[in-house]
Amino acid sequence: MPVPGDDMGDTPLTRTPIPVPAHFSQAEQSFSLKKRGRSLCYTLPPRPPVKSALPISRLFPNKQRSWSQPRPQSVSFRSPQNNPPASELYDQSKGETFFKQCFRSICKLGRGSFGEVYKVQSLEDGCFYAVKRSVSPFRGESDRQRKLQEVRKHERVGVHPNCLRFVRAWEEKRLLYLQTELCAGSLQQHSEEFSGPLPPRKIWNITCDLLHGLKHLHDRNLLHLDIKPANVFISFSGVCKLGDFGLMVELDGTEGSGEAQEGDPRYMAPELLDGIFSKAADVFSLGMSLLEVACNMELPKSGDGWQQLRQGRLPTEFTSDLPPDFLKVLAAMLEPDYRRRATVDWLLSLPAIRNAERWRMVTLAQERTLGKIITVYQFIVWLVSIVFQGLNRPVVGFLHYCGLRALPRSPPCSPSPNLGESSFSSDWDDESLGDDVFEVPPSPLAAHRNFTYHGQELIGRHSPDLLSRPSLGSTSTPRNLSPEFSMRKRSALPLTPNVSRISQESSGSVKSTSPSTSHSSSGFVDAEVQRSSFLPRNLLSMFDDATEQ
Ligand SMILES: Nc1ncnc2c1ncn2[C@@H]1O[C@H](COP(=O)(O)OP(=O)(O)OP(=O)(O)O)[C@@H](O)[C@H]1O
Ligand SMILES: [Mg+2]
Ligand SMILES: [Mg+2]
Repeated sequence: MPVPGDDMGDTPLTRTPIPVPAHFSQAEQSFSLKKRGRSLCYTLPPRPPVKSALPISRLFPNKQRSWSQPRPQSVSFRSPQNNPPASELYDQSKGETFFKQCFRSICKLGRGSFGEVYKVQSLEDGCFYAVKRSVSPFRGESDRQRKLQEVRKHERVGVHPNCLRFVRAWEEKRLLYLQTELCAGSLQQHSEEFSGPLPPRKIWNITCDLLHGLKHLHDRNLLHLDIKPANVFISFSGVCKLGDFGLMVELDGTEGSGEAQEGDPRYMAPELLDGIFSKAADVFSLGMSLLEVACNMELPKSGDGWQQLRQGRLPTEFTSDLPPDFLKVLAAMLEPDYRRRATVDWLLSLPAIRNAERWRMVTLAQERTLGKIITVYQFIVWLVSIVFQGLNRPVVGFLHYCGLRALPRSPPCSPSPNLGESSFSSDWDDESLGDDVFEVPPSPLAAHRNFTYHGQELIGRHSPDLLSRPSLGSTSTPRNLSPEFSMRKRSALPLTPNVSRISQESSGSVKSTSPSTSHSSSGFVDAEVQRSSFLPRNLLSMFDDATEQ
């Protein structure tokens, strides 16, 4: 892939500063306010599978399908034996699912087109994780194979501080479970919580982190193809990580880009429309994601606005406040011609990025120190509460003996001796869960109360950089390029008649996080959630599965 000139003033960047695009006013109809909690049916169907051979089920119709067995089976493409997932806690004779026996489900973290993601606590090691469970059971062998590919892709990614860490995967009762490290939330949630554009320092930090994550992928010939704020996760120490590798393509893999599927149209590189899949597409999507969070700007899904952003014309009403260095980086990432677009290596070599990285190191070191201090503080508070509780009984007994009124006792939800527990998570003990342990009402506070970062338990601490809020709205990749935009109320931006800032109006997702509104008999958020989970994702693949069965 050609590398742009070394000088930031060279060809790809000579268009900066970008002139005020008069035609943006004509594109007025193309922009709309961002709806905070996106509709749960805002999903993109997977592409039809490429059928190169007859499915096994047709060749051997009587062959028993191992995946339809009720027993759990670990899913790994490194060690492909179909063994039960390893856990000393799991007892096959009990009849309960592997998940129920080995995890405590705490709250729902989010939902995409593939799965619902839950915060869980492992009963084996006491640590907190995220578990993504597929929203619908396998419809057939080919559907299963498609879903299992996400595991293979996660395994290919390997370990990197700026990529979401994969722990393990298993299938049971025709559902796929993916266990990953737990993060505080997505960049989308963070940006929605933040009223306005994210400050430049944060934007530089995010840029550095994500460029390193992307370099890790690109060095391994992997294309993410679905980079967007909803697929960027922020750890509890404020590190940004690329996640959701469901659409990832291995350039040197057997499938190559033949199976490639474009992601969310708002972040999609223009050349993908011509079927050109390359690393440059990821750089473009990263640029779009940064533009969105840096300018608090709604990105169009289609229409004139969509086209203009892909012709290198950035709305100056939004970008005028950005630091000039960052604007240049952004313009290099959003270069319309993928052959002239900046590569990750080139971007990382820029003096502005290197300078930002130095700052990043400093802030990360500060974060780590602060984290340790807070851990020690939390431990001391916990110790003092234990000692106080221990002393409380004899003191109360003594006061009773003396005929005085008893001191008020600690409430039943006082801090648990378990370091990994919170008073909120303890409300959801195993007894409170139904047959399906995923069917728990979301606890909006639980995610804030305890977490694991790199195996270390910290209680009740927020990353100072992060205002996390578990969003139950879907963050799915949209289904298709909508031909028309819903015209919603425009934000009060007198100087920007054509492009909207992100609306601060509260979303439906906030409502849905309230246990009182979401606690249905099924345990899921509401009927809409249920309905949307059964939306036909891809008629062709359903047809394929139906004929297969
Ligand atoms: N490890 C995690 N820690 C915290 N939150 C998470 C984690 N994984 C997922 N989430 C939340 O769940 C949402 C959906 O997760 P994810 O993107 O992996 O699902 P998906 O079904 O593959 O989505 P898509 O429709 O983009 O393919 C995320 O946007 C995020 O809000
Ligand atoms: Mg996603
Ligand atoms: Mg996905």
